[in-house]
Amino acid sequence: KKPNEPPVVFHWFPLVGSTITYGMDPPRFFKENRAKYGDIFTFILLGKKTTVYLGPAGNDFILNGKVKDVCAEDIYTVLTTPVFGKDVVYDCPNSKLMEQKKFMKIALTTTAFQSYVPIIADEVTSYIKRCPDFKGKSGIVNIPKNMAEITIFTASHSLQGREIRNKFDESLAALYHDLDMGFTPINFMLHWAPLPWNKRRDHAQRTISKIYMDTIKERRAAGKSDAQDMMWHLMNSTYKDGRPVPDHEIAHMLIALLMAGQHSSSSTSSWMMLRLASRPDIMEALYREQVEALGADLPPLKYEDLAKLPLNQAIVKETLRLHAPIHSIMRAVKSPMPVPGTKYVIPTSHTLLSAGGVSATDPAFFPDPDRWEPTRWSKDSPLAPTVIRNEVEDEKVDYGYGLVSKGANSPYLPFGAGRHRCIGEQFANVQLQTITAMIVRQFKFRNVDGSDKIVGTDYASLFSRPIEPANIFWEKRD
Ligand code: HEM
Ligand SMILES: N#Cc1ccc(COc2ccc(/C=C/c3ccc(C(F)(F)[C@](O)(Cn4cnnn4)c4ccc(F)cc4F)nc3)cc2)cc1
Repeated sequence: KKPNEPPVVFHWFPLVGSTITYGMDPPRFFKENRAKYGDIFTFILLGKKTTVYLGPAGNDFILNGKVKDVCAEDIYTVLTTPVFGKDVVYDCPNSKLMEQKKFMKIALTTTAFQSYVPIIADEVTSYIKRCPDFKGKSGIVNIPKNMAEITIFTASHSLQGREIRNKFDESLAALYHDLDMGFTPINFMLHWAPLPWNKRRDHAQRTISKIYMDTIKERRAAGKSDAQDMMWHLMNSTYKDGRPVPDHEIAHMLIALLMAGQHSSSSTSSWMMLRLASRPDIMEALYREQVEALGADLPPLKYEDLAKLPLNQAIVKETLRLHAPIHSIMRAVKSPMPVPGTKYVIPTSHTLLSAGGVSATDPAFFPDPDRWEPTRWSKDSPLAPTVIRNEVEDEKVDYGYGLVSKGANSPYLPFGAGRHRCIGEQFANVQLQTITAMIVRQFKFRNVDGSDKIVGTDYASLFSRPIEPANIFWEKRD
């Protein structure tokens, strides 16, 4: 044991290390080792020394690390570049990513959201009408399958534009599936391997890129449009050095946003539906909330309505507290990092891992932490989070794409913090709240066995998600 390095989690074999116990259930792995070693410890992940630093101090150390000390692209590029395409996100210097995030954020405005809510609402309604799984008065469905479809239609139509959405009814769905198969943690190791799914991934990436670039050319030829979607904004964006964004980079950023939005939202919306089935009382409260706020005739949903539905908003917040799709945020160490308040210096041979979900289920911050209780987010609730009265207000910094919170003291960071913080939070909330509000209008859910149980979590894929089949009983409201 080296005196100035964190303790190493006991393991039998050098290469495998703790990969299996971590990979099977990361939150459990973090909690068990936190009890043994405290907030900072090292474990072996596929032969790589991986130092976990938990709690608000750990989140701050890793997520607010300086560019000279921590690096995201060194870890993620092997996974994301073959899927997204070259020259974007982690296949370029961080300064270029910051500009790309600025461009992406330009399309995620209130005006855009006002146009997205009716689009998303209509996509949900027409999906339910035409989907064979929801024929008749009641039935049983494996809800994650439906949520994946609803998510792709709502995200592609609002974020990507109508042309792309309509292509998802034909070729694009199959191509997207092939691309998706390449988006797996196995490729952290085997991204280079000429495995069959990597060949399909590469073919799909090239074909989807071409579809996007052809659409860009068509739109440019057609001239002005009132479209509020991401494609238009990227087509009219220019880098600081005066260069317009090249068409292939626009295509690759759109693929990146599609992948981001799809996996995070389909996982989160699946968990929301499963949690509502486990708590029919909450689903009824949501229905009543809409009737009271919007009127018994339930007029078409508008963006402004979402702010009138606090319980509906809390469903997303509480679901993300227990089911954050990204359980491990990783960084390469670029120069030795002394850990404030300890004798540790993290060497460049280590990877840093930040796990926000640990403090989100820490009883010190959230009373009865494992209980899914959306009402805990209303201020007068006895289960309300123990707010850490910190002298400094939640500090904000601008890394080139707008002010983002450092989130240094927050026990709840499902969207990360600092330089790499998510830019999709507002879009995700609009999409998820609209989907929930529209489903609550039409259905009552409950568990097939009437219990308040919830299925287990599959951590084997890149985004944690419900183990399938995850069946629920639905019935149409009369
Ligand atoms: C429930 C939904 C979502 C969750 C929980 C989520 C979570 C996260 C987290 C934890 C990060 C930080 C990653 C890191 O620090 O390594 C992140 C970054 C990011 N997310 Fe999301 N996200 C969601 C939806 C979206 C959507 C809808 C989009 C696009 C429209 C998006 C685009 C991005 C981008 C561009 C980054 C920046 C990555 C970087 O700067 O390195 N996300 N997200
Ligand atoms: N045995 C075994 C065994 C061992 C280990 C394991 C599992 O181990 C691990 C370890 C780490 C991780 C990390 C998840 C991770 C990181 C980055 C990304 C991302 F980059 F892709 C993203 O942030 C995603 N994103 C952002 N917002 N919404 N989505 C993103 C950014 C920008 C962008 F434009 C598009 C994007 F979509 N995605 C996911 C997952 C699993 C299983 C089994």
